[in-house]
Amino acid sequence: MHNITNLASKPVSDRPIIVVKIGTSTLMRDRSSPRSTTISSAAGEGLEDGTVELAVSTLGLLVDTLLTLRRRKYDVILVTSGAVGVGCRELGISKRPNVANAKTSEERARILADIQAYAAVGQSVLMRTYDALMRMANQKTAQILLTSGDLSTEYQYVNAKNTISALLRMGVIPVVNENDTTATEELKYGDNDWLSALVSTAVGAQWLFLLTDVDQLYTSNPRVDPKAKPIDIVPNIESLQVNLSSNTTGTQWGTGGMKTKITAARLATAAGVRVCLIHGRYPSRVVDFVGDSPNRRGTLFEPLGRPLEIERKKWFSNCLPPRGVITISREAESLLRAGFSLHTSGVISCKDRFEENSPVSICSENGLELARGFCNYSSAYLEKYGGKSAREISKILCFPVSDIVVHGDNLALLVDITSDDSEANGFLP
Ligand SMILES: N[C@@H](CCC(=O)OP(=O)(O)O)C(=O)O
Repeated sequence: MHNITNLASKPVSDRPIIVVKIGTSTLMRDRSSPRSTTISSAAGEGLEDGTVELAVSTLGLLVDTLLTLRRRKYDVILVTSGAVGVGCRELGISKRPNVANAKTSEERARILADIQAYAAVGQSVLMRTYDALMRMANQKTAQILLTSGDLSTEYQYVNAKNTISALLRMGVIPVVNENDTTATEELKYGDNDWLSALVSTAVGAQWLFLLTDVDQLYTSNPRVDPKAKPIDIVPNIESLQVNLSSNTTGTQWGTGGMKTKITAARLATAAGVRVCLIHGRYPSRVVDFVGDSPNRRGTLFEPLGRPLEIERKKWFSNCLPPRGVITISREAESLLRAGFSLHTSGVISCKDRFEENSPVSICSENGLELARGFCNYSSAYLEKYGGKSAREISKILCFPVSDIVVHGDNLALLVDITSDDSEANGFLP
């Protein structure tokens, strides 16, 4: 069981924490291009003749920046993508395969396994590179591989947080990536921007820097719209107005894009983290922001300081699209309204297939959406054991089980808890 309240609780370190996230398109570059540019949507072609490689100079500048921050008494965490891209390069794969192109479930499973294998190869190369660069300055690193599910399950969340906390205490720089071997969904919809926001909120970071391939956020895509205007500060992300229609999908080798950065910024600012978008080729701009230099270049998203309960609702409704719907009994509904958890005995049915730890929508018998939360069990489990008590399920399975389906701490009520007429839907836009 996980505890979203904890996501914004006290930091893991006495020193301010800075999280820096670098994506594939920044850490790889096309050597054949005259300016040795970092790869763009078209530049994956370079892999065919072996000209796409790790942008070692960018990585060197990045590591140098992290070391400067450490010297200035900040703790730093690096969230890095690139395992799949680097793995493809290592194995001479010219184009990142895409599960969305699979025609059958067998083909999909094979492509997914291939991508996961490329990631396994690439991850060790990435880690060796970071380690080698940091070693030159006697800086120790540690590899942390997480899935977003790991941060949504309380005991794993606490373990991850404690491990990161211990590493920071030891002066080590944690280098975080998705655990691509198990993060099937992440590889499918892959998004380290979101993971970096989760890590930032989990550790109570002061800053999250998202390194990207443009200088800052613009009102629309500056590559196609000459009227695009740069945005320096976003005081309230809720009222941000940008046209992302031509910049949503990321590059061939990365998976993000501006849209996922804004979603990450929304999540992190909601938990009180200052988020900055800067150009990945100039990592030292991180130091400019932290030192409040007048020459700083990038976009700053100011943190929002609203009550956590509202933020949790916003987070669930904006950032975590439900994977399925659970319909619950009248009794379970009353318990939920009184602040209790949802138990298996209160589950009537579920719609859509979802895995354990998925965000779900919880509805009353008459179809009113009551709450959203993280579900501890898969839809298959709930179809089998919904309506049964812990004792009944334990008897069938022959071992003791927890009957908590959605823990009260991990649930945001979307209805007015004082009214019990199920009329008002308090769903936040
Ligand atoms: N875990 C994947 C990262 C997926 C991802 O979010 O990539 P990117 O859009 O480059 O930040 C990898 O290391 O390739």
